[in-house]
Amino acid sequence: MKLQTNVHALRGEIAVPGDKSISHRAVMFGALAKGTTRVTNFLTGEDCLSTIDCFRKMGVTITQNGNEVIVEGKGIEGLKEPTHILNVGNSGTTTRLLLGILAACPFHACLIGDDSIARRPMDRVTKPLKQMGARIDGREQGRYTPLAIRGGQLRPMTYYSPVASAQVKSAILLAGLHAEGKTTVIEPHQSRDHTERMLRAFGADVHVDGLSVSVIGRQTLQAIDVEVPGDISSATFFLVAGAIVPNSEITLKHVGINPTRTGIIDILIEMGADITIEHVRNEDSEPVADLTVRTSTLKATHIGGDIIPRLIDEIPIIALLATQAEGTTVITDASELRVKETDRIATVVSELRKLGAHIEATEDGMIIHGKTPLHANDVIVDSYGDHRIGMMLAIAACVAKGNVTLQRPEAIAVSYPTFFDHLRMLQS
Ligand SMILES: O=C(O)C1=C[C@@H](OP(=O)(O)O)[C@@H](O)[C@H](O)C1
Ligand SMILES: C=C(OP(=O)(O)O)C(=O)O
Repeated sequence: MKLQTNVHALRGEIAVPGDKSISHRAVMFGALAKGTTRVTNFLTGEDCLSTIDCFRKMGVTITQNGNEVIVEGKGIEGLKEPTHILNVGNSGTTTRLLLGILAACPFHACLIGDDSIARRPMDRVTKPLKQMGARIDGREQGRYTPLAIRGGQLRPMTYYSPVASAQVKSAILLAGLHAEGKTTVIEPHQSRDHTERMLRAFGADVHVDGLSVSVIGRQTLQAIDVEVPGDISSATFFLVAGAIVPNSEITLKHVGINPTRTGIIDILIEMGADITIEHVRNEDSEPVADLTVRTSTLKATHIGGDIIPRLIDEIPIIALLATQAEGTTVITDASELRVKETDRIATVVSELRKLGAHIEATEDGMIIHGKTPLHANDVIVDSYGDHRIGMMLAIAACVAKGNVTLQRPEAIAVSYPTFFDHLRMLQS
C-alpha cells in the first residue's frame, strides 16, 4: 500500500474506536455473568472478534450488530466443551485471559493462534494456572501454542508475578474467582486495572492494596451494560501525528483516561507537546475525556521504570515522536516489547532507520537521536504483521518526503479497522 507522505496539515475531530482491553473483558465477563450484558462502542477489531468467536464455540449466544454486542451469560457453569479448536488469532489478551477462565472449566479445550501468537510466551500464565490445579500441555511444556487445557477444581494461590502484566494478573484473578478461598496477585509495578474495575462493576468483591489484588472464589457475576470508552492506545497515533505534522490541530473525543493507561499523556506533556484535556467525566467505572493536540516544538526525554506498563503499547509511536524531538531520548526497562506481536524493539528500529531515523536498539529499549528529517526515496517498509508497527509507519510517512510503500497494512485491522479513513478525514 502506498502511504501518504509530506502531509501539510491534519485538522479536525474524530472519535477513535472502543478500547481493546475493555471490549475483550466486556465479552468475557458478560459470558461468565448471569443475565444479558449489552456492550456499546465495542471495538470490532479482529482481536475482539476472536474473543467473541471463542465464546460462541463454548455455547454462549453473542449477537453483534456493528458496535453493539449482546452477550447472553449463563454463569461459568453455562460454558460448554467446545467441539472445535478455539482460534485466538493474533490476540495475546484473548489467549491469556481465556486460559484463566478455562482453568476452572471441567472440560477439554484446544487453543491455537496465528504465527505471531505461536512465538509469544504463554508459560507466564500456564505455570501459575497449573499450580492452581489446571491441566495444561502444549509446545515446550505449555510455553507456546497450540495448547490443550482441561480445567476443574482449583486451589487458590498467592502469586508474585515476575512481570507487570495485566494479562497475567487477569488470568490468575479469573481463575481465582472460581477457586475455593482467596487468590492474590502481587505485581512488581502497576499494570492496567480494567479487570479489577470491571469485575467490581459486575458485582464482584475485589480487594486492592497497592500492588496487591485479591478475589475470593465462588462469586457470581451479574450482567451489566458496558459503554466502552475510546482506546487511548489508538488515540495515541493521532496525538503524535497532531504534534509532529505542521499546521495541525486534532481533537479526539471520548477517550479513556484510566490513570494506568495515561503514561503517554505524561510523556507528551514532558516533551513539550501542546495538548489539552477537556470534559473529564466518569462513565461506568472508567474515566473519559476529550483530548486536543496541536503542532508542537518537542524536546527529548528519558522513559523508564514505573511508567513503562502505563504506555507499553505506545512505545513504537513514541519512538517516532522522539525522532522529531530535539535531543536524545532514551527508553529503558521495556524488554516486554520483545514479546509482543513482533519484537517491537527490533521492528521499530529497522523500519524507522529505513526512513533515515537515528535510532539504536538496546536490550531493554531504544536510544533515539533527534531531530531528524525523515526521507522516503522509494522506501518499502513492513508492518511485519504487527498493527501498531503498521500505524506508526503510516504516521511516520506523513512527515517524510518521497514515496513510501507499506507491506502487510491489513494487520492494522487487529485494533483499528477505520485507521486510514480517520487519517484521510483529518487531511481534508
Ligand atoms: O490486559 C490487556 O488487555 C493488555 C495488557 C498488555 O499486555 P501485558 O499484560 O502482556 O503487559 C497490553 O500490551 C495488551 O495490549 C493488552
Ligand atoms: C500487545 C498487544 O495486544 P495483545 O497482547 O492482546 O496481542 C497490543 O495490542 O499492542
